[in-house]
Amino acid sequence: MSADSRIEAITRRIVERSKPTREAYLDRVRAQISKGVHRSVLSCGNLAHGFAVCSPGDKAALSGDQVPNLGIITAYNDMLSAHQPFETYPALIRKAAHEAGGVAQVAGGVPAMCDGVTQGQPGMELSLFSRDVIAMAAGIGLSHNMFDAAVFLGVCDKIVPGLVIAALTFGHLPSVFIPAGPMTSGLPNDEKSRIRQLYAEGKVGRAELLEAESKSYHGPGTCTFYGTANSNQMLMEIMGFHMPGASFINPNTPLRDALTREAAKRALAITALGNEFTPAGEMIDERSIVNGVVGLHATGGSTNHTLHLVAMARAAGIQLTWQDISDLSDIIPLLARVYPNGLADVNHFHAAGGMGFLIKQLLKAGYLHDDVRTVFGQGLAAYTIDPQLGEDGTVVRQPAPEESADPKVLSRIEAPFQPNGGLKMLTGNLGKAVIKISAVKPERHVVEAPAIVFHDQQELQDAFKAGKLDRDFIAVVRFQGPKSNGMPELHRLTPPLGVLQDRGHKVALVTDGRMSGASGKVPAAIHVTPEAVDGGAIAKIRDGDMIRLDAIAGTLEVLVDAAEFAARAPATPDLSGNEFGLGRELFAPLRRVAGAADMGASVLY
Ligand SMILES: O=C(O)[C@H](O)[C@@H](O)[C@H](O)[C@H](O)COP(=O)(O)O
Ligand code: SF4
Repeated sequence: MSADSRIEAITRRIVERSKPTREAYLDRVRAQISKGVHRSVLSCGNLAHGFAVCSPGDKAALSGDQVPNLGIITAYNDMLSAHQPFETYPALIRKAAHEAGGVAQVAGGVPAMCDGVTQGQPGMELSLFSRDVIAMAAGIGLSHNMFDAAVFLGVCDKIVPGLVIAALTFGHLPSVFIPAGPMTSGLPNDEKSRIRQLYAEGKVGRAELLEAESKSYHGPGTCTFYGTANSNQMLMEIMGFHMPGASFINPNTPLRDALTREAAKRALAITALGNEFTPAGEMIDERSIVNGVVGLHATGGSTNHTLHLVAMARAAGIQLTWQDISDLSDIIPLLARVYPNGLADVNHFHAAGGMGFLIKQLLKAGYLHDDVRTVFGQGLAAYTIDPQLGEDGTVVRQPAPEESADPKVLSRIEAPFQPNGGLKMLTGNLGKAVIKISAVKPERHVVEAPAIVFHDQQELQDAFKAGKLDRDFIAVVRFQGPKSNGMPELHRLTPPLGVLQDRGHKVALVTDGRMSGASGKVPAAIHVTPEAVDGGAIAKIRDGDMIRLDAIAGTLEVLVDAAEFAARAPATPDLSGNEFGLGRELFAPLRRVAGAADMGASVLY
């Protein structure tokens, strides 16, 4: 079934725009493919080093060019609950590879930051750049050039986008992403947020807050809200980098391990040595990217993907814009209510029918390109399934249900929660911005109020504690862009702004920084571009200026006489506090070369 004509039109315009860069990219991929199996270009010395620690059997296998070798890139560490399960994956993958007649080696590790640990801390100023550092680190592993395919072990915010950039940079290789799955459900996310607001008001102490947080984040697996990490899982499935049904199976379960074994074997089956060669650079095309954006809107996914999807697409020579993302938002209905877009968590989403049901509904409406390549084969219809553990310990795929098991969490295409998607672009005399409307009540989609300007999120929190914010206002938190301080998430502003909003005040946030994918209820125009330090108009706003944020019309305006505003000198705050401490001094070169938010805020392109 062909896609809806509007989806086709947007895809075609991306293809046209990308032609020069996409064709140059594909030429490079095909030139690399034409060199044949990669170990054959290595010297004996190279090879001897590369398999020095292997068993005699593996050495024999790798000294030729008939046995496929799988490169594992792992983001394991104990800091991310979502990545801790990866500790045991290399052994599982090596065993599966041997069972399939292949070999597997850990090609390299990549760093992974937990945005939950660094949220509101100086470390968050390294977070966005860590995406591109992860891409480079994965490139170091794969540059050993010993491999016929790669598997990537990563889940969270910047890690999957960084790994996708690497996979597409090594687009001559087939690549399969292997997730570890969500944490089992703990304290509901809305209850956690309620206690946070009570703490922000001084109504509960640290002990009660820590107890609530620890009951919410209680074990291995991805945090269960629908933030950037779980948006990543949705994207890897709908773009065809995951095996069907892999995204939301809990860690340390037999089905999880079966999916991991299966992914390793599938990666070995789609190398150039077999007859289903599926290089990532050819598998991912403009249709795959559009399918990713469609999935993001249909599920109310993370605003961070207005940065990451642009950067990931760019790695394959594909030029995705905020206008594309915004135009798709006008077409794609919201079909999932998962926190912060609702009360459910990703375990409930999966139990209601999960990715298989979602993809089935979107294909039925023509909102997805079915004619795409995936690691599983040809066509996205193969992903309209429900994964089960077979009696022999392998994965069995049943057809996805026709009806949602919980229509309050996952709805049919005929009865969406909202007629359009989660993410809108705003334009106006402050430049461009992005807003996530799927988690904001309709009556708050338009906010007009006087500005109060802050140069640091702590200033706003201090003003709140001092009782200075009990009124209608739009918080302008600026000098938070990539070149200023690495574009941190300002998610710690959600509790105080949420308290003020619950007290009946009209509040909103305007910032050249980011919010968490878990942020939601307060209207926030984020990623304002150009950023303050780059000549952005946001640097000229003064306390008391009237600002109008209109997510319906798609506008963000400061309501000041144009000539008067143009004549203003931009603010020039002292940013030296962001230059040192907790590694920030190491990232000064990246701040200097960081690209604009609407180009993915990358240091690579
Ligand atoms: O984009 C995201 O999804 C966030 O970065 C998320 O990964 C981060 O961990 C949040 O900070 C979690 O929410 P809390 O900070 O509210 O626990
Ligand atoms: S979802 Fe966020 S908080 Fe949870 S493990 Fe991943 S990065 Fe850390």
